[in-house]
Amino acid sequence: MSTSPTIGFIGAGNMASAIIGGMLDSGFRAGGIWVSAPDDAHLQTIRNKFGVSVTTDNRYCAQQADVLILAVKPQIMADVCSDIAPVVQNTRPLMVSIAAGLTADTLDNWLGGGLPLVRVMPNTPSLVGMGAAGLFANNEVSDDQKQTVESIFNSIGKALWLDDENQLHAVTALSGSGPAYFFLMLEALEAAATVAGIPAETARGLAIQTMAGAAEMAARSEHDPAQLKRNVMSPGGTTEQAINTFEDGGLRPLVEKAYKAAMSRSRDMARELADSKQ
Ligand SMILES: NC(=O)C1=CN([C@@H]2O[C@H](COP(=O)(O)OP(=O)(O)OC[C@H]3O[C@@H](n4cnc5c(N)ncnc54)[C@H](O)[C@@H]3O)[C@@H](O)[C@H]2O)C=CC1
Ligand SMILES: O=C(O)[C@@H]1CCC=N1
Repeated sequence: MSTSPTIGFIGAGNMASAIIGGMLDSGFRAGGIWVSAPDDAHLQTIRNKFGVSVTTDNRYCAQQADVLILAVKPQIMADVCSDIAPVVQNTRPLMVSIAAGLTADTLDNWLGGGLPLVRVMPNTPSLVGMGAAGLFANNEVSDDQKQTVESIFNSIGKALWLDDENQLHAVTALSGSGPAYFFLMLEALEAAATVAGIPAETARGLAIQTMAGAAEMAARSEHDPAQLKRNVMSPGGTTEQAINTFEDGGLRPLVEKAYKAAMSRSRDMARELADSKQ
C-alpha cells in the first residue's frame, strides 16, 4: 500500500463526519478522501465543509479506495456490501467496518469472501481528536495494513487492538456508546442547576468545564478515580451528601444494568443481522 492511501467512506453520517473532521484536523489530505451516500444535497454539504470528493455511487467510491470504511447503519450493511462486492473482489482494498454488532465473518461473507478486514468500534469524540476506538483484524490483514488503520484512528484519538473479536461487544457498551452516558449526565446536571436558579447557559458552561476538568485530572493523576472522588469529599461537607445520594439511589447497579443492556443489544444485533441474510 502507498504511504498515502486513498480512503473511501461509504456513508456520510455522524460517525463518518466525526472521523473525517478529525483526520483533516490531524493533517490527512482532503484530496485523498472519497465519500459516498445517497443524498446528494447532504454530500454537497460534506464537500463544502471538508473539501473531500463525493459521489452518490458506492461502487465508484469503492473503486477509488485503498482503504474502504463502511460507515452505514448495520441494518443496511448487507445490501451495501453485496452491491460493492464485485468491485472490491477485483480491487481488494483494506476493508474497515465501524458498524456495531456485525462480525468480521458476516461482513466478509457479504463482500464475497477472502478480503482483509478490520472491525473498529470508534466514538463521536473523534471529531475533536479525542476518540477512543477498539480494533480487531481478521487473518487476511497484513502488519502494514494494521498500521494504516491504526494511524487513522490514532490521528483522531486513541486506538487499541483487541485479540478477541467478542470483546468488541464490551467495547461498544463502554466507549462506543459511552459519550451518550456522559452527555446524559451533563443534561441532568444542567437541568438540576437551572431549577436552582442558575441561567441555563451558565449551568451548561460550568457543567461542561467540570466534566472536562475531571476527565483531564483522571487521565493525568497517579491516583485512581475513587481517591480523586474522596479528595473532593470534605468530611461533613457538601459533596458527601451528593455522593451518598447517588450511592443510596443505586447508581452503581444502574450503570452496570445499562452497560449490560448495551452489550447484550450488540450481541443480539450480530445474531439477528447474520441470520436475516443467510
Ligand atoms: N454514532 C455513533 O456514535 C457510532 C456509530 N457507529 C456505527 O457507525 C455506523 C454509522 O452510524 P451513524 O454515523 O451514527 O449513522 P448515520 O445515520 O448518521 O449515518 C449513516 C449514513 O449512511 C448513509 N446511507 C444510507 N443508505 C446508504 C447507502 N445505501 N449507501 C451509502 N450510504 C448510505 C446515510 O445517508 C448517512 O449518511 C453504524 O453502523 C453504527 O453502528 C459506531 C460507533 C459510534
Ligand atoms: O448506538 C449504536 O448502536 C451505535 C454504536 C455505538 C454508538 N452508537
